[in-house]
Amino acid sequence: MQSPTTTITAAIQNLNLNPNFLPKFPPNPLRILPEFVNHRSTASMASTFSRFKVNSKLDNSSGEFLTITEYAGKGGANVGDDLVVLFSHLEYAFKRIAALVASPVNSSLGKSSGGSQDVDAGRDKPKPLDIVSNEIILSSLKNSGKVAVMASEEDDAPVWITDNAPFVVVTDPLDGSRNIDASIPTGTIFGIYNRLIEVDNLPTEEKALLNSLQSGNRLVAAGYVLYSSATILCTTFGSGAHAFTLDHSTGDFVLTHPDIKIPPRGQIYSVNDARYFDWPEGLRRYIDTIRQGKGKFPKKYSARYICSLVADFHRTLMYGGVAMNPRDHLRLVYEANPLSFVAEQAGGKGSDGKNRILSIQPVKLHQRLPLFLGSPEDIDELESYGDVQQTVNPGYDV
Ligand SMILES: O=P(O)(O)OC[C@H]1O[C@](O)(COP(=O)(O)O)[C@@H](O)[C@@H]1O
Repeated sequence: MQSPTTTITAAIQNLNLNPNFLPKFPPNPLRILPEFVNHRSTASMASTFSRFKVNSKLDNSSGEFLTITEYAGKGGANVGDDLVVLFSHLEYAFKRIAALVASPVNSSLGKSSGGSQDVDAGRDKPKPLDIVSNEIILSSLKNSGKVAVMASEEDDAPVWITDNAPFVVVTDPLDGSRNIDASIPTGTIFGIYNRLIEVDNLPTEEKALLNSLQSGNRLVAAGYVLYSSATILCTTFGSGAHAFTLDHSTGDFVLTHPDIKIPPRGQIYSVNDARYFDWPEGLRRYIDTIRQGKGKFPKKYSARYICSLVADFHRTLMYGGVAMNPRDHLRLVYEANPLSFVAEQAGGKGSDGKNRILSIQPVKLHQRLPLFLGSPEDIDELESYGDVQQTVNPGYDV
């Protein structure tokens, strides 16, 4: 008799071969009709964001901004009613998390502090923010009625929500929370797949797992929310990457960075380089080379590392370069796949140092791997050093 693991592996391989599993989501033409453009935004916002490249079809030079619902809806990218409804519920969750991480009441509830706050408080003990964020997202997905299963970095197994709902959501509800006590930026990462109707007849546990283990090249939409000086929702529906900024005066996410293009080459590398002596030879040579301005781009690179994946990735998307974590620490399903989809849609790349992230078939829900995201020329150069994955991973205290 086959073991459950063999069955799952066989099922995954089978999914790969079956063309019916390809996303049924059509490519989205970016058609924004004038009547859907609203008039609530101010000239000052327009000038704040004027340095970002604006796609002519989404030109906001008149100071008019689209909300994400208007952008995704029938007059805009027309991503389909189901996805628009799902996004409106996700948006609500993101606003709640944004308020939570900025709240003075909760500011000391980082990932590690939940247990030490009040040992005697028992069931009333305040929960760490990543757990609360997980609950907020789950509740929004349930309320949307559009999600069959949610797989979260915070849960051991995927949660089956509704039979026959169209989508599967994978998420890291609050990444970077280990630093939140110091008010360092944090982020939510999410990916959306179509439900695999082909596995509907399997037992719940099994179909929940198979739906969650879809490879990144089947993503229908993905994105992240950066909770920082501004709250920014950057997303792709498979036709470019676009960022929306939370306007606190109206509660809307408005389109501020349409059609983001990562610079083909940056001058910044982002890595925890205290780990230098645990790195393989290739990675050391690469970093030594670009630091000295001796790489293919003859300029000395600068280092930036926040140690909060969404913040490090967002900066890389804006300015170019490479954001990396060379040890097998970040998760394929919740972090690497969604961010690689955004990176590619912005003209960048996502790699594990050898392979394109989106082509890797996940075999375990919480599978970890090295992750390199960034400008295409920087990622190509890095990969050319061959030996860039850190295999010594002793587990670090901070
Ligand atoms: O300790 P390292 O290797 O620098 O890892 C830092 C990375 O870990 C993270 O904090 C995520 O780790 P967790 O999933 O354990 O919270 C990222 O935000 C950050 O980029």
